[in-house]
Amino acid sequence: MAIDVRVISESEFPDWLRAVNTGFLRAPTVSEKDLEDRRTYLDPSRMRGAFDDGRCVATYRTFPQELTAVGGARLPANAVTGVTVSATHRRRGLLSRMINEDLAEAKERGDVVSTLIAAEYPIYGRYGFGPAAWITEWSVDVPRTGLDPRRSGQPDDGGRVDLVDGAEVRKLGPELHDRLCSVRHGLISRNERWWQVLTGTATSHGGPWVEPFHAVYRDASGEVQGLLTYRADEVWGDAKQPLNTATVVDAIAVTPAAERALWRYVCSIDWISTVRTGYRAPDDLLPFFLPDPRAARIVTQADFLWVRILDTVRALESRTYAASGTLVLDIHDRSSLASGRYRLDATPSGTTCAPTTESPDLTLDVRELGALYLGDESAVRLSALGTVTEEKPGAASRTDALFRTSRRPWCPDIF
Ligand SMILES: CC(=O)SCCNC(=O)CCNC(=O)[C@H](O)C(C)(C)COP(=O)(O)OP(=O)(O)OC[C@H]1O[C@@H](n2cnc3c(N)ncnc32)[C@H](O)[C@@H]1OP(=O)(O)O
Repeated sequence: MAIDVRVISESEFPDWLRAVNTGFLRAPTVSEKDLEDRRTYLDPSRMRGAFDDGRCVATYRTFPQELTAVGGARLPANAVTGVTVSATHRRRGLLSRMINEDLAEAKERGDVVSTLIAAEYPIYGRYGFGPAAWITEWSVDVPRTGLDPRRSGQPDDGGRVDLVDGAEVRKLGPELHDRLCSVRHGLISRNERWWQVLTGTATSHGGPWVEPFHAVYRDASGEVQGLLTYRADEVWGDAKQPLNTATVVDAIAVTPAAERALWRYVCSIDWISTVRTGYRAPDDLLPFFLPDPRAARIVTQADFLWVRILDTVRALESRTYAASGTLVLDIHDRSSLASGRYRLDATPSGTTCAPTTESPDLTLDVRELGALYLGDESAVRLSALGTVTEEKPGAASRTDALFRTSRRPWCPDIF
């Protein structure tokens, strides 16, 4: 019997959720409480499933998101998550059927890009996604930082650090994150539920809830400029030394002073000998807030946010560029959603992008356009790797002069 791929109905939701658990190797059962909770925020009209003889064997879900482009514009994005194919049905084209239908529908709806966090690197390039923002996690060896253990946990710049509760975080967090999105690109929107999960008023489905600590930094005028949430374990060494680790769950700040104060605060808590930073941008300032930056050791460095351009003109016109210039890009896309030859005219007062018949400067797949889009990847590097083609000498350097950004994009949020 042919396998049916379709948007699920409300009554198929329990079976769909069982299939998600199966695909992610979690216990293949679904409790009434789990169902009831997930029904409050999941939208079946954005869930696809593959059904074999009535049983769900593959899952795929999307939700509306905003991606912060270079320069601060918020782009409507089709965020992809919950992708699974049961091991009994893998490599029979089920993911391809679900994703191809969905990306066409997202473009039709007016989404400019599609986004995801890839479980494994080789899965999504074939569908036009490119790795657009990378993350780095550091482990800080606190005794080696050079920070004087006699100093207080307070900054010396007139500002102050205070501990606040979850209710306060739900009040001040969204506005702070919104301000961060206007100064940093690559960030994705956080909805109300995101803040509820951070503060324990909504279930995260990731194990038993442990209340974290929330530290805010207020500048000398009393304005909140940063927020850092962490949990700590309790480990004592044989000689009765405290060897606890503080694990940072979230840290956002809109000024370098706030970043400096919060990182120095978390590295000055008595009993804490290690700080795990959580996912930061690879060019995060953190190591250089410490007298000895080598106390911060990289423990994770990986691709994180993958971007798939759906609407080339809107995507390229929505971001800002580092210089003025003109570029003709010949974009290949086997799904034909973003393909064509486009002329980009970037100026400080605005950018236009339009179809053209002029000869191209650069030929590339939409996957590489996704990787270049947030300014992180280099066209010169991709040309050396043979994944973009310079049709005119110097075209890759000219692309980099326009596209690359002085700070790297950052997306700390898993979805
Ligand atoms: C955004 C997220 O949710 S990320 C989470 C993704 N899910 C997982 O990793 C859970 C475990 N894995 C799975 O459920 C499945 O293996 C999936 C979803 C990754 C792939 O589903 P499938 O239905 O097997 O993929 P499908 O048959 O459509 O494969 C299409 C192509 O991708 C290739 N492919 C699929 N998965 C992988 C992989 N993990 N590694 C390398 N290649 C892969 C296939 O070989 C095939 O190649 P071809 O076109 O050259 O023949």
